[in-house]
Amino acid sequence: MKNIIREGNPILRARSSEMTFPLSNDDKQLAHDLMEFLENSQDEEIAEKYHLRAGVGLAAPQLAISKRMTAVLIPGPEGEEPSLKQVLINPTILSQSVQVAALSEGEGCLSVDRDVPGYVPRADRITLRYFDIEGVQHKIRLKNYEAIVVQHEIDHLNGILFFDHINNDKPFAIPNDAIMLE
Ligand SMILES: O=CN(O)C[C@@H](CC1CCCC1)C(=O)N1NCCC[C@H]1C(=O)Nc1ccccn1
Ligand code: NI
Repeated sequence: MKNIIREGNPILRARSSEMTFPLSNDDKQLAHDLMEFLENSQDEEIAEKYHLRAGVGLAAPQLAISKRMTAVLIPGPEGEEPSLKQVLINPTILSQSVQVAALSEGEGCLSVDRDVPGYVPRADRITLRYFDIEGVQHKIRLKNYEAIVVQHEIDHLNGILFFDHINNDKPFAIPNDAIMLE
């Protein structure tokens, strides 16, 4: 199982480097490793065996690789296809809503071994551009939980951690028209 680095490691605070195409075999392996980790972490037996915390996203810097690649695996309803399963390379948010959303439970991070209470305000909707492992460019619109997850991952590529967005004086302060997501 890949080793996830924890806060305190300076790699988590670095801006990671753009990737170039065609991807090297190592970079293609990295894409598979990121997605494989998420799949394993969401498999109860494997997660139990390897003591994995289930995750819906993982960014290359969390494996100490400072490259602009992240995998997201957001489960769909029980027994259905995932609602989002994608390796995002050189992801860019082209535009985002003024409308703010936040997870009502706050956020955590597989690289942060502590609870940091507070709301993490993010855009409720984003237009995302990314490249897939073949180098094909995609533009997709995401909203609500999917948008939150992808923003959390892109933050990792820019050395930002979720608690950087929490208001230190008033951690549960949030715009009154913010959408609170369960
Ligand atoms: O950068 C990426 N990370 O740090 C992994 C994070 C990414 C999410 C945190 C908030 C938005 C994206 C992650 O997934 N978690 N954070 C810590 C422990 C819980 C776990 C989680 O939410 N798990 C989950 C949720 C639904 C279904 C299955 N598993
Ligand atoms: Ni994280």
